[in-house]
Amino acid sequence: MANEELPKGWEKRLSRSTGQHYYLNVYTKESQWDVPIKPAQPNDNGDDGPEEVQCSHILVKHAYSRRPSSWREQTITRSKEEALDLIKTYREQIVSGEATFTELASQYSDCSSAKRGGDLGPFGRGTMQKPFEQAAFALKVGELSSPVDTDSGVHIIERTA
Ligand SMILES: O=C(CCc1ccccc1)N[C@H](Cc1nc2ccccc2[nH]1)C(=O)O
Repeated sequence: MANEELPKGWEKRLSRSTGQHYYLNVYTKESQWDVPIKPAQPNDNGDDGPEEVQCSHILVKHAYSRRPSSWREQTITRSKEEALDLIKTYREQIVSGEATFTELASQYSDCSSAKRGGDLGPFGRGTMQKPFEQAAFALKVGELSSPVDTDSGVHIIERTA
C-alpha cells in the first residue's frame, strides 16, 4: 500500500528482523503490524480528523528546554536523555496501572497545566508546537502517545476528547 493512501503520519516500513512489513507513525512513533485505518468520517472542512482535540500532557523539561525552569524547579539541569528516561518511566507506570496520568502530571509535569492534572483544554491546529500538535491529532480519544520532543522538553500526551 503506497504511503499516500495511509492516514497522515503513517509510513510502511520493512522489519529487518522478521522481513515483514510494519507501519510506523512518524509523529507518535507508534508502530503496528496491521495497516492503519483512515478516520471514517471527514469533519466539516472536508479533511480527515477532528478540528479540535482535548489533551492532557506530562512535560519533563531539560537543560536545553526553551525555558529550563518550572513551578517544580527554578533551574532545570537534567540532560535530554535523563528527561526521556523519566518520561518513559512515567509512561510505563501509567500503562501498568501503577499510577494514574493525573497523579503523575500533578506531581511531576514541568508545565503549569500540572495544576489541572496536565489538562490543556481543547485546542485546534496551529496553537501548539508542531510536533505536539501532530502527535495529539494522531491520537484516538483515550490513547497515550509515545514520548514527543518539542522545544519545551519531552512530553507524553493523552487525548481526552
Ligand atoms: O506553555 C505553557 C502553558 C501551556 C498551557 C496551556 C493551556 C493550559 C495550561 C497550560 N507551558 C510551558 C510548557 C509547555 N510547553 C508546551 C508545548 C506544547 C503543549 C503544552 C506545553 N506546555 C511552560 O510552562 O514553560
